[in-house]
Amino acid sequence: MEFESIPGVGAKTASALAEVEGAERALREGDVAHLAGAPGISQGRAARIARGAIRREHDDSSRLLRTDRAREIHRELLSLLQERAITSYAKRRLETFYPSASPSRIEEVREFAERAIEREPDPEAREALAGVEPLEAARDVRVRDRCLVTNDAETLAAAREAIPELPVEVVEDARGLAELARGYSTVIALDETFTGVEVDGDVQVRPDALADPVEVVPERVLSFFAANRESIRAAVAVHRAADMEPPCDLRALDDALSRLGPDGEVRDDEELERLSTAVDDLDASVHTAESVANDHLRTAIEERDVTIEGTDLLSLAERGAGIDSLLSRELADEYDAAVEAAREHLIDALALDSGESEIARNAFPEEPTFPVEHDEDVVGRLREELVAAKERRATRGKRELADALTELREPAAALVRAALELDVELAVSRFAREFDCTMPEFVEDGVTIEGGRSPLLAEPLEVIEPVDYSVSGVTLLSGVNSGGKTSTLDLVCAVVILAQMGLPVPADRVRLRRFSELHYHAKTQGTLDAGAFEGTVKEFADLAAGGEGRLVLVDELESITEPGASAKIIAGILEALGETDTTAVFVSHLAREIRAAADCELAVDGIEAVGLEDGELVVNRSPVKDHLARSTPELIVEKLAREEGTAIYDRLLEKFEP
Ligand SMILES: Nc1ncnc2c1ncn2[C@@H]1O[C@H](COP(=O)(O)OP(=O)(O)OP(=O)(O)O)[C@@H](O)[C@H]1O
Repeated sequence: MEFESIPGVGAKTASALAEVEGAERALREGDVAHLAGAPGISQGRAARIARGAIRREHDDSSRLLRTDRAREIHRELLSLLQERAITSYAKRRLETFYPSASPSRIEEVREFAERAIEREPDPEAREALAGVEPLEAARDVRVRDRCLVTNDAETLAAAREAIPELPVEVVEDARGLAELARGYSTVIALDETFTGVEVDGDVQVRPDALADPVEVVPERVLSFFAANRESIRAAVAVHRAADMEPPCDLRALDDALSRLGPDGEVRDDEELERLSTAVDDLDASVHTAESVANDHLRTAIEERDVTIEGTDLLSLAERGAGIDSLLSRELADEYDAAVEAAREHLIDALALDSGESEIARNAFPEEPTFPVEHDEDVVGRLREELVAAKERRATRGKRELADALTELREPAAALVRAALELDVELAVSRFAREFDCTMPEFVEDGVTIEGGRSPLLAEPLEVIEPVDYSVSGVTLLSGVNSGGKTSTLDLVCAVVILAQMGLPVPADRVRLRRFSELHYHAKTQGTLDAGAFEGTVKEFADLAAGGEGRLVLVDELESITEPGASAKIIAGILEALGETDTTAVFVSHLAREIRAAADCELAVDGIEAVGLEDGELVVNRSPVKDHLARSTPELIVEKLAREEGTAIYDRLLEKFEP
């Protein structure tokens, strides 16, 4: 893949990506965590690269979010989605969903989202997801009991490349081979020329060994599974809990993993355990066996009256020796019994098999001595035999397990990926369920929201009043203080962003056009100085100059300067925007004045107060179409006129009449 053709990817990033195995798959699947494995690439940068790859695929150069407030709302929505994901993989992956104007990109995510919202966020699956992490490469494996051997430079280089875990030695002849066979428990010769060379030890001539690394280093695949065991197990649990179709037989995978120890060793092999324990306990058991024999013999001697012939006594006295012949004559049976007890003890304690027992029996001499002493040479031979058998067994066990696991490597990777993807789906599903979302419909014009609940309001969900609002063309939105005007703009903005990300929206029903740009200007704090005012006017003049299919949301632009001038400027901007293909909502307390200053008919919607309750205004949060809402001061004067009945209030009230 040409990484540099991804928007935003230069030569340096492209070469970093080239170092990542499976970068193309990761780009295709939006696997941000995997891309962040490239040298010098942060998670945030990886998400931008993944978005760039998606844009390239859809030929999408759209840039929907055009203002700080629009970007801020996008970030808040993303956080709400991310809070509902368990794995950091899913949190990053959600960042690849961006608001777009590209129909094919939106459609692609919609297909994903439609699947996602069908997912039941099962608590058991969520719990299991906590243990799932993207798979790591195998830890560095170094094998020291085997080596590869060649006498050819080319094979040497190929061997180092194909099997870096093993030492590769160069030898010329049988003598060199024999030397290596003494140092390593297995020597694998890679050249045909070694065929028929007779040396002691385990020397295998296998010219095809490099083609079958699993056979030569089963540790490679075992180490991969050991490093990822917990994550794979958690992914198995996720599949079971969420009733997902697995890519392999989960029981076979479970079984194979249960035979693998945390350091890549084979577990639950009784024969291997027997041999390991025998090697570990050999010295101690030999000593105990010796004591068994000596205790036995001592007791026998203590219990016996021995008649010593004069010649024996003489020989004992003269040479200080000869006790052995005395023993053999007088206590031969007891000695045999004592040595037999020692042999039995050794064989039993180490659970030796018949071949090993035969060696073990020779560890105690037939010739009577007291005290009984073991033969160190024989014990040494027994140790060698046990160690060799243990290594053979361990290698065989590793090969068998590695064979079973090699076939499961791809399915296990797919299993983990599917579990992580499920987390992405569950985050979307939870968001959709908690905010009662639906999939929006795309239409030709405007935005129509029925029963919209802004996810950005701080209020608990149950007290949020559903809002209906429909806009097409250019509209002013009037209303009482704290009636919910800003919240309505936020709702429209959030709905448009989610819809154009391809995601479900928090409303009973939404129809909207696919906007090309979203401009949301938040309320300015206080009057602007001359420079800032000039900048703002220019910005709006540019906006009015053109562009197809934009959505413009503006909150109380009047605060930029004094009310009289503001009304004139807003009226002019609205007139100009009305002549373009723009959908716009301008929230303003000066709707009446703006309308008066405009040369054309301007639509005005209003958030109405429906009454006063305990001194608080009760409002209908859904703007009423073509209705200039009365302002809070007007409502208060009206209340005073009603309650006080004084002429002055009637006079004030008259001033509010159009
Ligand atoms: N749909 C709603 N459901 C419940 N509470 C709402 C809703 N909309 C707004 N509110 C509440 O009303 C408060 C004021 O809303 P908002 O700031 O949108 O009003 P406003 O009309 O823009 O006010 P102002 O004229 O002072 O700028 C919000 O902080 C929220 O507590």
